[in-house]
Amino acid sequence: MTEYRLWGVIVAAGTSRRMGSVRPKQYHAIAGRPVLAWSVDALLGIPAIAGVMIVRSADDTCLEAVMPRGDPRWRDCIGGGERQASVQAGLAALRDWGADATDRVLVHDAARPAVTQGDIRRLIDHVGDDPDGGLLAAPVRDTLKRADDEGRVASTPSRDGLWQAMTPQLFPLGRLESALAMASGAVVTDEAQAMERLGARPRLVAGDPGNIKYTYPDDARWLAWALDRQRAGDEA
Ligand SMILES: Nc1ccn([C@@H]2O[C@H](COP(=O)(O)OP(=O)(O)OP(=O)(O)O)[C@@H](O)[C@H]2O)c(=O)n1
Ligand SMILES: C[C@](O)(CO)[C@H](O)COP(=O)(O)O
Repeated sequence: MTEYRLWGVIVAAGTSRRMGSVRPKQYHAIAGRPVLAWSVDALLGIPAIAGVMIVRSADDTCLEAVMPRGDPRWRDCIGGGERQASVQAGLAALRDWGADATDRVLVHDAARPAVTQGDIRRLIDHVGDDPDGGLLAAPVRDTLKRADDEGRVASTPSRDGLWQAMTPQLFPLGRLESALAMASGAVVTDEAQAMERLGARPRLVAGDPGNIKYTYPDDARWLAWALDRQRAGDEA
């Protein structure tokens, strides 16, 4: 097994447009704690992680109150207008902190508070050494329908081989920097997509389908249940 250092980037600089809330969703309380606090705990709970960079918006005044006091394993930086720019800002700040191109980085959405430690460890075990990296994902379970302009079924695409991408996503830091730099100008919605454009074939690691993203208000109900369950020590 190759030796490498492992870092985390948590992107938390979004504007919560789809949530429609004034307060950014990463600071909404779910199961008694801010969404960001759950996500931070998930990464800092992995002892192998050297440090976690929290990417926040320039007008964020809430971060300090949420983060663990006196913990030397986190820092923060300012993000960009698109998620991929925020990831790039996080990687640049990790470099300033001492990270190397050969180090590995786990990129995680602040908005995915219910990721389990077991899934993060499984991702590290499966792709930590892989130059193409990989991501947590869940195979599509349901029958899929493509809609036409009138909201009627146009077709039933095959679900075979289709997965839903989640985070964390784990890549060699230098390759991810290059991939995101080459993708600038194009819209890539996750790190794996940027890596694919470089010709990489990131590995899909099956994760708990409960690792949903807090995107719409009604996601909170499921997340509260999942996080209460984790707190009770009943992690999948
Ligand atoms: N410019 C951006 C956009 C998104 N994110 C982060 O990327 C994660 C996933 O993005 P998403 O759920 O789309 O969050 P928002 O951009 O806040 O939501 P919306 O797209 O509805 O505005 C979130 O943790 C969000 O804070 C970010 O750091 N910087
Ligand atoms: C990175 C991501 O969470 C993977 O599912 C996702 O792509 C973020 O952006 P989206 O616009 O909500 O798909």
